[in-house]
Amino acid sequence: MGLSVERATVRRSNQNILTCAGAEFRSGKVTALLGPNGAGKTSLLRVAAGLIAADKGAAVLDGAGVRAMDRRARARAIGYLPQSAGVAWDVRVAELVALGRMPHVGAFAALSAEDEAAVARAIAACDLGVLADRAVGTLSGGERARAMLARVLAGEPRWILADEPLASLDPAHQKTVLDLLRDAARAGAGVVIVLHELAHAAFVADDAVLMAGGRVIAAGQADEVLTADRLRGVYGLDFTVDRGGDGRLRIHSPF
Ligand SMILES: Nc1ncnc2c1ncn2[C@@H]1O[C@H](COP(=O)(O)OP(=O)(O)OP(=O)(O)O)[C@@H](O)[C@H]1O
Repeated sequence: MGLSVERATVRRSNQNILTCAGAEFRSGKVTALLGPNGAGKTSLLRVAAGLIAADKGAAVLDGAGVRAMDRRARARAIGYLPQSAGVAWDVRVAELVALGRMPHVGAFAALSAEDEAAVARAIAACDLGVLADRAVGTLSGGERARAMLARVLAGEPRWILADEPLASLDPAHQKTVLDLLRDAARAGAGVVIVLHELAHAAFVADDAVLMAGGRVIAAGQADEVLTADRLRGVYGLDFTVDRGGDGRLRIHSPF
């Protein structure tokens, strides 16, 4: 049970951009999806979310093919936060966040008190209270990123797949977002986050999937996957990997 990508290959422009022998994500855990630019992280995440079909293999959720799921059931189960998400239409922040409840209520139906409460919780969690009435088009990049995350959180999905959710956030909001995602996992959700900053991965991740060249190089518990040797092999840089006084994994950049 859980979410996995099984023997998946994705081909584009006549070459394999993803060759995934297998990746399993655990409910109640945060998995960091790591690797250099072009490693295949977004491709793997999009296959896992059912947004693209693998040419071979498939994503499987609780024993069933993700692509075969009813679209609304899939949207209730899996919340996907795309990389640098744009919003093509101009709605207020509160309306954008409320769209995250649509898989629960259906188009044109009114939100229930429970739906409204979930929207309010997501707005508060993402520190958007004072921005709730603003048009999304007037937000800064970081504010918009928080609004997009709030939309996903409002749907209370069992799985949250987030592609670089920290991009354009200031350090305080980066920490807020990592805390929120970890809280979601502690509440039972499976959380998969594409990250570039290894210190962030060490801070938040229970598990890690390290990719390079369209393949999974290593997967498992973060402290077992993210060794200095492996990071040197993948990034060509000497990261310092140690444990803080609290015993938690820490990774320091060499520059
Ligand atoms: N439609 C396409 N046609 C050709 N190549 C593609 C296509 N889509 C993706 N690729 C290539 O596949 C590779 C993996 O892309 P992907 O977006 O999954 O990488 P990533 O690890 O998320 O990268 P980044 O960290 O830069 O966001 C890249 O080299 C990309 O250029």
